[in-house]
Amino acid sequence: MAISLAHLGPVGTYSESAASAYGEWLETNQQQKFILCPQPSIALALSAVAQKKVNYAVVPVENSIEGTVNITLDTLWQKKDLKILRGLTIPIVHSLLSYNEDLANIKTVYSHPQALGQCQEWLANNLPQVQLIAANSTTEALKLLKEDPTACAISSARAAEIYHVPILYSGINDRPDNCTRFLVIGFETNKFGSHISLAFGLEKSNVPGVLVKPLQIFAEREINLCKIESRPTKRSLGEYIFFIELEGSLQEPKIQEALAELKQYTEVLSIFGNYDSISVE
Ligand SMILES: O=C(O)C(=O)C[C@]1(C(=O)O)C=C[C@@H](O)C=C1
Repeated sequence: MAISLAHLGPVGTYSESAASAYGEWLETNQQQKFILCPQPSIALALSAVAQKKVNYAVVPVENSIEGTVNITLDTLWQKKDLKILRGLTIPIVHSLLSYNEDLANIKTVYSHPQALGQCQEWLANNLPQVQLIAANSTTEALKLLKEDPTACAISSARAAEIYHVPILYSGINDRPDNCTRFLVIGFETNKFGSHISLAFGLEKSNVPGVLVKPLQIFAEREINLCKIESRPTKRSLGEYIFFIELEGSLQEPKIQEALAELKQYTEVLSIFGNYDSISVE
């Protein structure tokens, strides 16, 4: 049976490109067929996998310019059974698309908030007076153009071709090497891979030096931390959950020891997975 992959739609999103790249990887490496299941939001793509309506969701987690996609981290924390099976990084090249060729007539720019954030310097320099309006995805933004002749949208060259919208400018992202990392989310627990993602909450997070001990556990064992991020617990102001990504495998004794020790210092500890990553050119 084909593997079903939920992702943010509709057709032409960067998330669809990431899900297709993972599907092609499955075909090549595991001789599995795949089908794409576009969803109206990242939250609904994650719900689809949480409710077992699909096998996996492929969702963005971090962009090199704009940083973390909060809904992905928050959902991983809330739905404790969901696991990360693989990471996948794709280059992101944004274009400015419109049926109106004269920038002087443009009053509105539609796009996904992440894409607007990744082009904020370009927008400030070239369209300083326009109103920026959030759309559910970069391709949903293109649909809004039909109703508004004074609008443009930020999306990909691929989406421009699919929806037949002229490209006014290409490569408008604020850094040329812009890329977004996606996660493949499902229920399987991998026991090896190059990276481990986890998160923990502390009984009292708002006291001096409270993070020193948990971080020292990794430093003492020369375990490299690639990422640390805090998100609010949503219970009260100033209380945080700490997300960590580290290099290593759950098979390694020093990692097992570190995680056992970490447990003693945390109120809740979730291990989201041990996984390898794919990089798409
Ligand atoms: O709107 C899209 O096309 C998406 O796939 C979403 C998304 C994101 O949420 O980060 C994916 C990649 C890019 O960073 C910009 C937008």
